[in-house]
Amino acid sequence: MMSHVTEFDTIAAISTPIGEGAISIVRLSGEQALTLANRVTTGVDLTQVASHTIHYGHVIDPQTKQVLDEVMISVMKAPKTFTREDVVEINTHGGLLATNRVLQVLIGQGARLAEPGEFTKRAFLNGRIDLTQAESVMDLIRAKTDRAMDQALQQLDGSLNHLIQNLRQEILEVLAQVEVNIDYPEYDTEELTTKMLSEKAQQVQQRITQLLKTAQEGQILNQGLKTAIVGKPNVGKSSLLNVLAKQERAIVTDVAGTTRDVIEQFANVNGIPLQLVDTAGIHETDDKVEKIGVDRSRQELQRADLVLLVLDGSRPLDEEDQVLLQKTATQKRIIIINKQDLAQAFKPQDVSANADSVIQISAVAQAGIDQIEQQIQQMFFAGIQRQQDGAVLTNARQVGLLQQAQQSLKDVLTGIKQGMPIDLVQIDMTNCWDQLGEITGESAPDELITQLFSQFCVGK
Ligand SMILES: Nc1nc2c(c(=O)[nH]1)N(C=O)[C@@H](CNc1ccc(C(=O)N[C@@H](CCC(=O)O)C(=O)O)cc1)CN2
Ligand SMILES: Nc1nc2c(ncn2[C@@H]2O[C@H](COP(=O)(O)OP(=O)(O)OP(=O)(O)O)[C@@H](O)[C@H]2O)c(=O)[nH]1
Ligand SMILES: [Mg+2]
Repeated sequence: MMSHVTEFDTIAAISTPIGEGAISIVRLSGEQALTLANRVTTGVDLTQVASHTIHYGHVIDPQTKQVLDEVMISVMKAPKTFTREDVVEINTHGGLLATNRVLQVLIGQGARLAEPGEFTKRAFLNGRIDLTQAESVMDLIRAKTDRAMDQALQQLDGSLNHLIQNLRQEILEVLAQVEVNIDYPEYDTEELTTKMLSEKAQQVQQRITQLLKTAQEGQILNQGLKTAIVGKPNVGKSSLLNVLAKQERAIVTDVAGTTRDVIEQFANVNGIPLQLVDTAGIHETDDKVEKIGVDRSRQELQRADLVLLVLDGSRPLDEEDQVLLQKTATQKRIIIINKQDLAQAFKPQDVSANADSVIQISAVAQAGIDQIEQQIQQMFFAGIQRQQDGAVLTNARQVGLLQQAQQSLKDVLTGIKQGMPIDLVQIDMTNCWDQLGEITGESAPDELITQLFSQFCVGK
């Protein structure tokens, strides 16, 4: 891998948000980073300064000699840098124009505009981080709760990487031993070999099973829980959204059919990120606009990880409530009886035999809200044992590959049971090793790598 480094262009990008700010950073990485920066700056000779030092100077247009900005320049020499290449960071005055000018003269001198995520991609290709750590860099940026942030930091620290590396190492050792036994069948080693293989397969299987248990919680923290608030018109869906989000996001009125479009709002519930979706009241209507809203509500209902079905406790249950109760029966849901501050027209038992899934609240009095929060916590985060080393699966890619690895181990064990020749069993074990390697990126196809980094921010 390291031999590729010299072939890389020197890349440049603005690494801070585009817009007005106090200071912006233009980042350069590659073999030419220092000489390129030297050509467009006055002050010290950057190739001569010590690594990890910062210097005052001006950026000038080499052609017109015009001063473009007054800057601070950080010099970080390979290999102890973010990309493991020479890195120069030019701290400009935060205006969009000043920053763009600096980027433009660097491009003019032969730097190439970095692709999204290309700095991090280089950190990966040059072996500083693995694919799970690269993924966590993006997760860090997007984290919306402290818990999500902590989880990403742990993965950035290599928790998942190390666990997978260990499993791969153990598999590799067994495969090597199998080879030896096949090449030197001095004794009756066949039995010994199968015993060794099956023991290792079972061990790894157990550890993968443990790891897979972290997937639900890990993915919810990472990606948020898509939570649809549904119910017939005027039951208090928008009021509930506002209470959960702790802000007046959706319009609330006593007119049935107030919410017509889908309203999305983030809420932090005990550190669990919820992507709340408030919808138009679902019912039969002839109103053209409302009808579209109701159709959208039905779609959101389908897509939700969690459904909050809201009922109005002050009015008798009707046909529309019953239809929704049935429609959502197979989904993960919490039934919410709202308007407890008014006289009640029915009891929780009338709605569901399972009293646990029914919560009584008053959105206006803000009563019972913590019960909803606790219920969500229980439904999605109960009884999950964190791995000792904090390794957690955080996305569908990781989960999918681990499931494949688990299947390969199953094949190993069935193969042994059915008396399959050792070299065939070996193939299944090797498959498992490869699938684990795809998680960390050691055996990942190029297209996957390209696709993964393309989702990153420019300048990261
Ligand atoms: N100005 C600036 N701030 C930044 C970054 C950056 O690139 N530039 N980072 C970018 O995301 C983050 C910091 N992440 C970094 C991770 C590793 C290394 C690095 O140089 N690692 C080397 C040497 C470590 C050491 O000196 O001990 C290594 O691991 O070999 C640098 C930054 C957040 N803040
Ligand atoms: N008494 C009482 N009124 C409530 C409560 N929650 C909401 N309301 C009232 O019920 C009416 C409808 O509330 P919304 O939150 O707009 O209801 P919705 O379900 O979003 O309605 P649509 O968007 O029309 O489907 C408003 O007048 C609210 O003030 C509650 O807990 N108690
Ligand atoms: Mg509404």
